[in-house]
Amino acid sequence: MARVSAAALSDRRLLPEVRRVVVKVGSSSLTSPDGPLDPERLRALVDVLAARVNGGHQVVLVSSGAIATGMEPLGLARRPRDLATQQAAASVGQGLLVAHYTRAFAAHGLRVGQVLLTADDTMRRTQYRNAQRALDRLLDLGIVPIVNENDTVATDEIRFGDNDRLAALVSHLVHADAMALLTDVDGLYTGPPNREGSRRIAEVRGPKDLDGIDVTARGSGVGTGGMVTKLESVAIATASGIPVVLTSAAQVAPALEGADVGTWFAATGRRASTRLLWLAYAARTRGRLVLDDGAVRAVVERGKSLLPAGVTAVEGEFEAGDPVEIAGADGTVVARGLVAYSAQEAPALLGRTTAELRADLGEGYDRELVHRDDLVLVRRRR
Ligand SMILES: Nc1ncnc2c1ncn2[C@@H]1O[C@H](COP(=O)(O)OP(=O)(O)O)[C@@H](O)[C@H]1O
Ligand SMILES: N[C@@H](CCC(=O)OP(=O)(O)O)C(=O)O
Repeated sequence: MARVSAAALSDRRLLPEVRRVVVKVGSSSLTSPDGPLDPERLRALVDVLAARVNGGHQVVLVSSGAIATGMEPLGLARRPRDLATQQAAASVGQGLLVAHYTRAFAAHGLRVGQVLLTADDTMRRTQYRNAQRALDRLLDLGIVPIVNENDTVATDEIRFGDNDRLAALVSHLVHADAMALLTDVDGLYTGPPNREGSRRIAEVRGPKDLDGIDVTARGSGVGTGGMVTKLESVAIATASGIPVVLTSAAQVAPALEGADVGTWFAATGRRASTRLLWLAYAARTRGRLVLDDGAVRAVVERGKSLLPAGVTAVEGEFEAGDPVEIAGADGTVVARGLVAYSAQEAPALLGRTTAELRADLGEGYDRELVHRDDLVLVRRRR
């Protein structure tokens, strides 16, 4: 079978050739309109994915639906809103969901492995190699990993809540050639899909193509993020060199065959370091550095390290090495970085030049507040 590397995947028609694809399916694509899991829809999806795996390809399935599946056994008519009940529903539903997948893939002679992850597991240096090793081994063994967020241990502060961004991080983790986001609409529309005049966008080559697109309409009752988190997921994946196809679960077969269905998002960047990805998308910041206008320009436009001279205020409690937000005078966050000094040390350095610091405090205090290598720019939201 011909193989195409991710770098060559500039054209969706090559999708049938690539080796490793991450497929994310949302709750709304697995449930009937009033909530409970619809085993027929799950089976239809598995039929397509199993055919791809049996054809010699690798598929990592990121599946939502644990909470939706747990609703019926718990007698819940609506998706719970509080974290504890969501965790209880996920705990009950996840086992049932994986049991359905196990049966459906077994009908094609395939085995599945459950993988529950938190955002930190996909990026924190100490944890991600472990997850990477396990996923690689499962794939080498011909097993289909079924990934979900570890809802019962992820606290409100650190959990994603939606699986869209988790899928992008998993795609990065496993070096996927492409990602497919499956939902209940057949692609990205120019506005709410049911509004008259909204039309499907067939291809997005870069962020500029998203100008004027309205994604504010709420999604289904069982899903979480709507289109907003899907576009965030797309931004993470494409910026790391992974193209994305977004479509409905019903169209997964033509989408993976590279047909003109859904929306194709071309890769815009190259694989980034996992550490910087963690800093940009998952790390919890411990404080904030406020910059004058000159420093904002130096960091954002000229790619410089952040020196104490351009910082006007320090907020929060952090140790040296912690993630912090980097904001302009008007409060707009422009970057995130790993700060080189603690919240105790930093205020004494502010507004002072490197030469002054060296003269007054000695060698060691003349270094950057945030080194360029420890800094990621935050994309402006449209
Ligand atoms: N511009 C848009 N194009 C397509 N869908 C949109 C747009 N804006 C909002 N949406 C909504 O996003 C929803 C999909 O998100 P969601 O319900 O969270 O699905 P999932 O459970 O698959 O994650 C669609 O049902 C759709 O109504
Ligand atoms: N981990 C959760 C995912 C939450 C959710 O609904 O996500 P999604 O349907 O992808 O917007 C679950 O399995 O229920």
